[in-house]
Amino acid sequence: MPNSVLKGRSTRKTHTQTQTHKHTHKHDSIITVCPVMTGKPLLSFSHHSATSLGPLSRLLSTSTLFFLSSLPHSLSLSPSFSLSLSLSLSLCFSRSPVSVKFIEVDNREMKEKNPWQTPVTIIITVIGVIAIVALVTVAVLQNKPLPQKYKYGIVLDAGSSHTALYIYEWPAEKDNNTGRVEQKHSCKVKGPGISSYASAPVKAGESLRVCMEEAKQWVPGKRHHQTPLYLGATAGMRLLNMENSSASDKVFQAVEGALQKFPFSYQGARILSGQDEGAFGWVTVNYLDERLKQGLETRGALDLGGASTQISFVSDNYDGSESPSNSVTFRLYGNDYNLYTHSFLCYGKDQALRMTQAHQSQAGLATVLDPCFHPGYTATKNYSVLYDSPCVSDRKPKGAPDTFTHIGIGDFLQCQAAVKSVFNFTSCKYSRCSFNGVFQPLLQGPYGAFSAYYFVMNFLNLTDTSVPLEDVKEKLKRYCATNWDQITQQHPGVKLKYLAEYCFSGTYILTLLTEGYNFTSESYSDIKFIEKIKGSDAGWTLGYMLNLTNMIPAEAPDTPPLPHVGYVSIVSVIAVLLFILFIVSLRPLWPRCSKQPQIV
Ligand SMILES: Nc1ccn([C@@H]2O[C@H](COP(=O)(O)OP(=O)(O)OP(=O)(O)O)[C@@H](O)[C@H]2O)c(=O)n1
Repeated sequence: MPNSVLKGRSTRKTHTQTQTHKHTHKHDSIITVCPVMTGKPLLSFSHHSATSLGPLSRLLSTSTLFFLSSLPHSLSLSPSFSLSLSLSLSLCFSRSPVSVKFIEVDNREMKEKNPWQTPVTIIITVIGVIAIVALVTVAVLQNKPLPQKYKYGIVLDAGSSHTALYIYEWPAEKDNNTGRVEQKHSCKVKGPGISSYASAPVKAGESLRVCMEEAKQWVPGKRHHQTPLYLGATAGMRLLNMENSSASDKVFQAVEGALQKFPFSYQGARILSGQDEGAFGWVTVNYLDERLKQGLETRGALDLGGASTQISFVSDNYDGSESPSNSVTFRLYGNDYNLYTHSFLCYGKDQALRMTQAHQSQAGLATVLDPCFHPGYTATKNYSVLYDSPCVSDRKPKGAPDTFTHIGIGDFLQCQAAVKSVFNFTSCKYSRCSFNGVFQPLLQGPYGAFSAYYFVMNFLNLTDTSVPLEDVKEKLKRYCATNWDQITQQHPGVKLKYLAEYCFSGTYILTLLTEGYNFTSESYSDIKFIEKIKGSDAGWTLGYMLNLTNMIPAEAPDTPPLPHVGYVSIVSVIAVLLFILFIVSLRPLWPRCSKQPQIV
């Protein structure tokens, strides 16, 4: 019927079935499923110009479209569905969903009978729709979060083996800087740690320049002056300070001079105590894990550096009364923590290697056979270099030649015995000790092991602590027995110094954990070797900055009753419900869409 028009009759259907009217008129076509006094949902597909509708219909159509488009993203409907819904509403509230022609023909007659187009109804409709649209608009716009701005902090970790720069960022608009702090960037300084520049201190300052220039690029220019810059030096500088305090002062002066040339807010350089290093490492791990904020059981921190190693954990049977020097107390987010922490100077991986080799070379011979180095490994080394550290300087054999030939034999069990010799288990004046007469409470809870613990175990493919300890030892035994040529061929990209030492390092780590700290085959699986947590490096630097900037409150901060998204969603849902309620309340005024179509 290409030219026919379907026309509705005003007879009302008494049953509740939904009527479908189909209309084809030149270019206009409408297929509308309109609820006939049933309250069933509207569904329509229409190709119809809104201008061809009545004034109320146009108003409803426009208002509905505006209302739907003002919904937040999470609630928004597709544009086509919104258009359809709005046109359907308008059509149903007009006197006929059928055709323009039909509307025009029927208009006069319906106007007299239908109270729908009375001025009062129109005003109520307009006010209702405007109120709902206003409610949602206010919810979305007025409570809209401001564009995110950040604050920054820079910490330089001046370690014994190298220096690293970390840039942290956190949301600027949070009160008292309580927003979550994340690592934005890190930069590894080229060359050795600053303590190695004792004979040329100026170079210590110069070595930091490249990373500091990088920091200038990473921190937005307008934030430079308010960005705090800290330098913390650890065991390398502790040792230099013990050995030669004026040399350590000169290194610090050079470093300070270099750092003050940059536009950041320089907050000073200092040597961290071993206790600080351990405690701030623990804070970092538990802050990044969000265990502090949520008041959850904390994770112990195991940190292995080049010159010192730290163990820090909370234990139920440690209240600080036994060996108070190992106790650090914190009140964070409303919770009290009594932390056990100890730093073993000289038990970082590089100094422990020196101590082990010092033990092996006590005879002062020209050849030293080393079970901790691979078979086939051979190198000429200098006695004075080996003994040039306060950790071993008093043990230098008298009458030894200048150099010795260092020969690897790759025997894990012998290596383990040599490593054990650097620990003293003979005396303990406390209820229990780790080693060297140092008190240690019973181990408790999960542990995160980072820095060299991770570098070494990751290289050796031994980070999975669910693997039984005996199997780990067996793998390491095979690795140590592998010929040096084969090792270098298998790992062409790895620095030879690191590569040569991984057999020793793995053996040292297992010995330190099991013999030193008393981890058993069972509790070994409580350890997790970690490099980063949620993108931030595990280490003392973040905890240090959080402490100095007071970014962890002692008391739990008040939180708003609802986050922004929750607030907008609730208001939007209420608005939609009001809208539905409003439409339903106008039920007596609903037009009857059940006219029988007639062919004209
Ligand atoms: N891929 C890597 C990188 C580093 N290392 C070793 O890891 C140790 C460095 O650990 P780190 O935490 O950086 O120590 P420092 O800060 O330099 O030392 P400390 O804290 O004792 O001052 C060094 O022994 C280095 O040889 C490694 O074995 N493999």
